[in-house]
Amino acid sequence: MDMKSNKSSPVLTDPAPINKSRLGIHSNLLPYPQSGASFSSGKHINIPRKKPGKLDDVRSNGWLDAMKSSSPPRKKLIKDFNFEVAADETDIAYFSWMLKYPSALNSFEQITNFAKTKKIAIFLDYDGTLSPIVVDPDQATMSDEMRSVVRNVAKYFPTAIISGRSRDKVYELVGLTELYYAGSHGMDIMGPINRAVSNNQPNCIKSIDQQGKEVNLFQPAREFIPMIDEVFRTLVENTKEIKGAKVENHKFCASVHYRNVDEKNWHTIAQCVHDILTQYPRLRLTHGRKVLEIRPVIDWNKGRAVEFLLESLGLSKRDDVLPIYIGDDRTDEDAFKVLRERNQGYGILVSCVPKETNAFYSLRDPIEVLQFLSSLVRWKKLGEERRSMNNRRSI
Ligand SMILES: O=P(O)(O)OC[C@H]1O[C@H](O[C@H]2O[C@H](CO)[C@@H](O)[C@H](O)[C@H]2O)[C@H](O)[C@@H](O)[C@@H]1O
Repeated sequence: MDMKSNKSSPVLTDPAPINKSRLGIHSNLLPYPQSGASFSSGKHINIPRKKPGKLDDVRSNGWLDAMKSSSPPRKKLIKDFNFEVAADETDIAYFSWMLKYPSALNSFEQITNFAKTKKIAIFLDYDGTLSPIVVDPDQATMSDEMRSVVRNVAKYFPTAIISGRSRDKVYELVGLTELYYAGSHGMDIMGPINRAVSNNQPNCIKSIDQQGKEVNLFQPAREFIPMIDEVFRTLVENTKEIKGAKVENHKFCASVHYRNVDEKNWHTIAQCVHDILTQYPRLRLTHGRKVLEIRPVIDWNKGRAVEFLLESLGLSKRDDVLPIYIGDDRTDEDAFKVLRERNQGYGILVSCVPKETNAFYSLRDPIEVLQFLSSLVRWKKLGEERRSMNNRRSI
């Protein structure tokens, strides 16, 4: 297998041999990884060409189970004075889970103590992190309060949004010029100009952003644009009779939403996606929150995007850098994993239910994300004020 990665194209050019997994099907078609807490290895292999599948395939391969388990509903918590009282066993499970993944708010002092002498870089997912999950993806707006906090975060720390949405769409939703944006799960990055990076990456070109500023544009799956477009159009056509189904074209990946589809029709959605994957062996499936996502089989994900941005920012070879990545989805696990493997920084999982994760800390929901980011800004501002007061005193 010719796997070109990192310094050249991350595209896997040669189909890998069939992986005889536990269920007798290729791992790319499995909704979950087959071991441990790691949801994605980051290295993805091609799938063999097969005849279009039967309905049984999506049932026996666990697709429907995975679809059912994605995006659990928010739990109700009883508020008693300022304490959240466990309402049932699920709450108890959540509180014991928090022993392993402590709240980033409760651990704030510990985080900032460690960060004192470090340069923090912030990476944020969009849906479910900066904006609450809503039924219509087009209505997933960000509150003005959140926008203002993210703007302030970017004043003090290099900040990037890494989203599954297209880069243009997430920029339109966030609307802040002071950030870096990576769309399509990191397959479309607009980052700072860094000649060492662009010289090393054939898919990295010089471009101009919305403000006319020179930037680096990195699109490792560029060659897949026509394929994704074709797949998008086929999926729109094949799902048009399924009430509530919604297909999005993110340029380098396509999403099929089933949140608003009657559960009895989920197998039809799964079958449509399954058929596409059998017709396009260079594409693979990932699961998001009530969404099936089809993306190129390339060695690239949100974790690689974090590494790329750190390098572009000139922060990758420094050991005084503290990257913080906040995200809620399975695709964010790739980024949490990278931070764990680098033994650098913290992944923070946004979840109100216990989940196996590679993150270090947790936050319940976007409200807590806002509180955490605000605290970070306050802490940094205070530190700078103290420093400048001390400097004035010593003159
Ligand atoms: O990486 P992200 O920024 O978290 O994007 C992941 C997906 O987010 C969107 O879908 C999710 O949020 C919607 C709005 O709350 C919700 O309706 C949907 O059920 C969720 O899956 C977006 O529409 C997807 O294309 C992104 O891949």
